[in-house]
Amino acid sequence: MRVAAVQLSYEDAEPAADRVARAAGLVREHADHDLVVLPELWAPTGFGYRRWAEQAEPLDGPFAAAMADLARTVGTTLHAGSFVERLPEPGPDGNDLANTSLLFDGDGTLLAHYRKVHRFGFGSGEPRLMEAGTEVVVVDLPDGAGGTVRTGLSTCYDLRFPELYRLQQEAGAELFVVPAAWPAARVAHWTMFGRARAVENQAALVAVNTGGTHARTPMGGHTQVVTAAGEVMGELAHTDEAVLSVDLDLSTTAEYRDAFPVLADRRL
Ligand SMILES: O=C(O)CCC(=O)C(=O)O
Repeated sequence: MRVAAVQLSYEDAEPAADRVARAAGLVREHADHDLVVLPELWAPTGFGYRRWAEQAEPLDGPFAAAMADLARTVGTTLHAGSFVERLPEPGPDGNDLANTSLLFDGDGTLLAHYRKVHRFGFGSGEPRLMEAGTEVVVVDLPDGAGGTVRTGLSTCYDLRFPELYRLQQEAGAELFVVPAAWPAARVAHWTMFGRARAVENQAALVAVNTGGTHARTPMGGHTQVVTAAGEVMGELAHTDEAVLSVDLDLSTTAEYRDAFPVLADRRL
């Protein structure tokens, strides 16, 4: 499976519409890939909490429509990263926003949406403004070879919670896709957690971060693609805007799990 991981780098001053146009251009340039992945909250900006409410859109709003159209035009599976979703009604915490990621197939059909389960901010930011997702989302994603690969969706801070990935693995996931807006201050954790989630679940991982400074928080880059055996197939070891293009061989995952059946030794 040919994967393009789009590490967008941007500053707050850039109008969202310009960024959407720029991201769409990068997606179009990678039309020959089987899967293109964008980062977390890249249109409204990852740490721009103050403007989230005014930027929020419904699940079938203009952002989703633009991304569906892009996937259809390019004809490839597009993980559009996440956006600020306006929920139909407030949830148990009284909020009507969510950090929601969207996955489209090459016909522009929405294959899955995922609402971030673990909200980042320790009482401010996401937990104050957003509802937590409650669903573990695992979806059959076209693998570029005529088949599909069971794929678990998660977002950024979720990486710190291994139980979510174990639930995805139990639901059959052999690939994890993780868009993020992870700060530079803790980028070593990002790199480590991504590899750990892959290795402990014997699942491949595509983890896509941003660069630039958002609401005075410098972002960490270091987008990476890791195999189920923990081999790093590619890494952007910087915070600049770039697209990581990797041929990810998913056909070896089952074989690897059979040869090294660690998951069968779990004691619950
Ligand atoms: O866990 C971290 O260090 C960063 C998480 C984060 O920035 C996020 O989820 O938006």
